[in-house]
Amino acid sequence: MPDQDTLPSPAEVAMSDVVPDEIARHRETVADVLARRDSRLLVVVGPCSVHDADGALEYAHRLAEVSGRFADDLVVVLRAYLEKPRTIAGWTGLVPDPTLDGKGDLAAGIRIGRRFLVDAAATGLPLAYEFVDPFLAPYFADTISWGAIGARTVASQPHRHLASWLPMPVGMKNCVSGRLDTAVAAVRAAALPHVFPGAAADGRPRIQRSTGNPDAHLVLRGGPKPNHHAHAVADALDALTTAVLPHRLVVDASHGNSGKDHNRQPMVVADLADQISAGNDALAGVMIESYLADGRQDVGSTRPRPDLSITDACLGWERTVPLLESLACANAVRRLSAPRKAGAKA
Ligand SMILES: O=C[C@H](O)[C@H](O)COP(=O)(O)O
Ligand SMILES: C=C(OP(=O)(O)O)C(=O)O
Repeated sequence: MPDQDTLPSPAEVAMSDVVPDEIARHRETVADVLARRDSRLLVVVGPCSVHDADGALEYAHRLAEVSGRFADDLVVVLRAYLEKPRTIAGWTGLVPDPTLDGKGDLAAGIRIGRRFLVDAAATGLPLAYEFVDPFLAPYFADTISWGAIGARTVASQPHRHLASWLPMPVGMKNCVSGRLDTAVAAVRAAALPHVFPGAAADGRPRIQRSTGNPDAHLVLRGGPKPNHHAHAVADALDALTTAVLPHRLVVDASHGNSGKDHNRQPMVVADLADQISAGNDALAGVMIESYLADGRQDVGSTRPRPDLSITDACLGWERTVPLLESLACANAVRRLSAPRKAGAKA
């Protein structure tokens, strides 16, 4: 007799309405962009966290509509983050805490989260997800086209093992301290095969044997100092050269690169657009924290607004679209001025 704290197995919450072929196509596109076989720019954009599924779906529909305008230059991926890593403590995301009050109804969170991901995938957008708790990955991974291992978990062996098993490109973020070497080591570790404990679709514990993730890559998210400037990007490329890793980078305009001030994200994006239009082909992707309304709110006793972030402050929708435009223009300049590479797809 299951007690009230029993969780469903991944198979029990899986729904048939996610289209595996479409997700496989998205993953291949993302991998092609990262490997520069596709000359477009990856843009991972969306809320810091999803706290209201309807609000986030409204955002997803707007993004899906607008992303069509930039299809020659951008591969737009929706941040669909349902777990939050905390420096010390705080709300840990819609899946661990769907009622936003610390009750921790994970069983409901898993079902609500899964429903959200399936609905968001139905917009046609590829989805991005930070895998915070490796235990939860089998519930959601089949819907995800770009994964992240965050700044607070990038040193963790279970997360590196997970990344080596995940069937999508995974970005390794530099540490909160700004150190790059831990993330570079994580990229190398994720590329290798590993054997580690996991769970089968029916929830039974099993031995996972990964083959290694060929598309793991570095994400620059800044630290106490930003690392988006051209000289920091050059340092990161040197670190990749030393580690005999391909030159491919995603740069996060938020977090340490904006000092967690959403108003600074446009400045960071402008700097990245300059580097892209100047022809830096290693800059394969940009991340932006954006939501319907500009800013953030604290969660109090009243129900939070559905359109405003309850974690990091986000750029509002009206301020986001011009950033997508500027990145698309910058990429068009890079694309049209670069000699066409052998094996290129777009
Ligand atoms: O992206 C969101 C936050 O930056 C991350 O979850 C850490 O938040 P905290 O430092 O407020 O705990
Ligand atoms: C927590 C996040 O980022 P980081 O790991 O860079 O702090 C995030 O992208 O939501």
